[in-house]
Amino acid sequence: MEIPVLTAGVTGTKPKMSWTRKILLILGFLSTLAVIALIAVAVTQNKPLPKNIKYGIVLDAGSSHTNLYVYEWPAEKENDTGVVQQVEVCKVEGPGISGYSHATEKAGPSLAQCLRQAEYVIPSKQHQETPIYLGATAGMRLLSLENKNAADKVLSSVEKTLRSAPFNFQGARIISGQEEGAYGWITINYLLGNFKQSGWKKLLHSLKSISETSGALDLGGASTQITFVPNELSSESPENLLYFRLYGKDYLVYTHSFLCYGKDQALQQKLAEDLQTMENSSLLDPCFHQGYQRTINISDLFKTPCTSAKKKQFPFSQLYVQGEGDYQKCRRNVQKLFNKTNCPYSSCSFNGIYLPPLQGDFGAFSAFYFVMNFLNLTSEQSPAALDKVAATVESFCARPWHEVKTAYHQIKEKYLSEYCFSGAYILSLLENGYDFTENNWQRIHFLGKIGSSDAGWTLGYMLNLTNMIPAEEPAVPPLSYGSYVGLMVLCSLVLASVLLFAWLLFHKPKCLQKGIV
Ligand SMILES: Nc1ccn([C@@H]2O[C@H](COP(=O)(O)OP(=O)(O)OP(=O)(O)O)[C@@H](O)[C@H]2O)c(=O)n1
Ligand SMILES: [Ca+2]
Repeated sequence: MEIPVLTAGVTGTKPKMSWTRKILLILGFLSTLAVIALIAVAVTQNKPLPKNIKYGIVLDAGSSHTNLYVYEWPAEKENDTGVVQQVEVCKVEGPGISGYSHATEKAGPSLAQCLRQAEYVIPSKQHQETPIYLGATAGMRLLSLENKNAADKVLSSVEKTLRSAPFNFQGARIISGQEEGAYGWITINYLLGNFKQSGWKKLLHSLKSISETSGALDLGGASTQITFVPNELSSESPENLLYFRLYGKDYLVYTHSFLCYGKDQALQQKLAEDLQTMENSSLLDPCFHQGYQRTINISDLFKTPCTSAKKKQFPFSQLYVQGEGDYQKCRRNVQKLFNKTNCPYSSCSFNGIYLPPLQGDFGAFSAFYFVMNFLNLTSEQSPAALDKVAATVESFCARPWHEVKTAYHQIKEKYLSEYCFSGAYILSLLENGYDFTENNWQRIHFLGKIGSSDAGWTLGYMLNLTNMIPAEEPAVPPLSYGSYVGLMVLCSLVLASVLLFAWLLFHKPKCLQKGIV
């Protein structure tokens, strides 16, 4: 007698399910459980392990001050681009290390407080493995020109202090202007993610066969750098060209560092020039605000190698500067610092230095940023046109000093009193020196930070010295390990279920056949 499989439709009786279905349901349920279990195992197994963080320290010993930077990155990703970030910056109290030329033994101890701060930020068990570097820039370049012995003593003092810190001392040296320019360029392009493109960006760039990088403009106290990838290759001035292979791409980079054209040395140069035609010790200076006064020792003015050629006998030992607050006059005055008369190349910036035609966007940092930021001219949303920038500097210069001092009482007087000169100097350097015009002015982006990291040469310096930028693009598997395991599990399960289902469908085992049970 055949047992009815289903009694559906018979009112009053509950529909009965066949054994085949029940077993299939149970199997389905068990497979679902198995899938959930496997996924859970895959997820837990591949849960990211606690991050293994590495640290590095770089001290930027600039002409006006020293900054200590602490960087961190995940150990397992150190060759990826954009993973290193700044976690701490400590401003060293007092002058830059070149300011200790008369008390060289005090240069090192001046760094102690910032070193203690780094000890606090970096877990102590990692102190010993953390590399620490110090790079000195234009202030020390000038000191070693002026007094090599004093410069060596300053560096020894600094080295002694750094060696006594619990970190892994890697060197304290004066970096060249070329290095300063190149590392600044590496820093900003690394932080902007320009070296390695992913996804559609990579495709787009490979179609256009270009790899856009951003130029770098750095303005310090004693020197200034311009660095960018020019459009056409030229070997006119090989000392200005650098070759890099980064993440599998070649870059031919133009760079030049102008010693004595940082904003402090430029002011010294300007004053030394003004002095040449003065009959008495009083100078009416259009680059300072009306009502501003400053007394300068003439001997101090001519100490630096940037002005020493203009040194002569003056019938007075002090210079009394009185502000006039006239931007147009100041611009004409500052313009004299850029000698455009002779150029032995197809094109020059100034003082007979080769400059290829400007190309692409530029990131302008350090004093370019400090000054433009003070003048509220750094907005990326609505970048000001060149004429608006000039008008802003002009009206700032025209404000009397007592008014400026009251309005910005929180700003250091040394900085505040020089923003008028600095604004005029920056415009003159960019317009007269490098030939930026109203057409490409807006391609200059004034940047203080990119993400959490300061724009400057230090990050590029560390990336280079720790070999964190590979020449070739690291071969990265398309899937992460976790996704790979997950996908494998999922595919196996789908395959197993399909096979099981097919087997059940076509091979109906006897035990599942109707009526046998
Ligand atoms: N908020 C600030 C900070 C700094 N400055 C000035 O900006 C100039 C450059 O500062 P910086 O880039 O720190 O120069 P250094 O690195 O010290 O100099 P260099 O790179 O030439 O060695 C200095 O004149 C400093 O007085 C400023 O006007 N406003
Ligand atoms: Ca600097």
